[in-house]
Amino acid sequence: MTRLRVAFLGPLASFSHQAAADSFSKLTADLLPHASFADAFAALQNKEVDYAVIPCENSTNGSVVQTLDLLADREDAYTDVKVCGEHYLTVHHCLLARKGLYPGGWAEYDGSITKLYTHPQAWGQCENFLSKHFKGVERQDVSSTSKAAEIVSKDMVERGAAIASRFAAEHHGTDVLREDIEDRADNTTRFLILRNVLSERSAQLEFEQPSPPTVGGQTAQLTHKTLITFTIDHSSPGALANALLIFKAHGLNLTTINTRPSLKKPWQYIFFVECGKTASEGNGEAVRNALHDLRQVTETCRDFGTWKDQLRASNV
Ligand SMILES: O=C(O)C(=O)C[C@]1(C(=O)O)C=C[C@@H](O)C=C1
Repeated sequence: MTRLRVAFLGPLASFSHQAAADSFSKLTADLLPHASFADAFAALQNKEVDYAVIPCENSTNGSVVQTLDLLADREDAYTDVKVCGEHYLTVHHCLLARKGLYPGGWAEYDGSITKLYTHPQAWGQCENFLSKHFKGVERQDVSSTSKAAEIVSKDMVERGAAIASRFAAEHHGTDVLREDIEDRADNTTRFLILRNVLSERSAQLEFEQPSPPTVGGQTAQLTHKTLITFTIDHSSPGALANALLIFKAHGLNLTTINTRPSLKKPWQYIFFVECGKTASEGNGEAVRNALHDLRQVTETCRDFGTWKDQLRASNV
């Protein structure tokens, strides 16, 4: 049987690795670490992989802007990339230090850490802990939380610490100084599962998301989500309102709206709109019709795909 190839942000033991492992079975897929989200997007566009699992937002810290910038695709570099699924991962962060550096653990920690390492998304998820215990300590952005764990595991010179998972501590052989340092116990990151729509392999090996669970004999209502990006004529009054009304007209419930700079002119934006509709109500047709109408009132408009809503499904 052909094995699926799935890209994620490495090195091994990142949160993206966990999300990829949760979404694809080890028996049927090879999970392949990539050094950046951009590398994973490029591998997908070039059909070196069949899927990529990429974080897009966090319940505490908001959008992953690096991912939005890749989806903005200002240079048309990822024209064949679409969303085909999503995965919600509860994210618990730990403070990691080199093995043996603090034998007394957190209870005897003497305040001597001089540098902290993590992925930019993680700082904002642990702000309460960091401002209480590490005020003024230098923060170094690195490419992933597992990269941060790898760095402190090897660093013999500095008194550095990483913010990463317990899984990363075990994988990279560091001590865990403190667990659950995230501001909120419900800290969750949503990952998008992306595929190349022209890849014959991923068309043959269609990725299937779990359907809603049955609770008390009742199946949760299945909702489909769709991501559409568009730009508008900013000088035309009502242009944005007209675009958003189209979703309402087709019974598509707006669930999130994000923007990123268009980089064509200052203060002009690319809009990212996600909308949902219960699957039984002819979602496909509603999306097709909405896209048709949107193209009449927008400058550019791109359909990024439709997939099964995993949030509503798990919240029955
Ligand atoms: O650095 C990692 O471990 C990642 O997989 C990236 C990432 C993100 O960009 O959101 C994933 C989950 C957490 O929110 C923190 C970091």
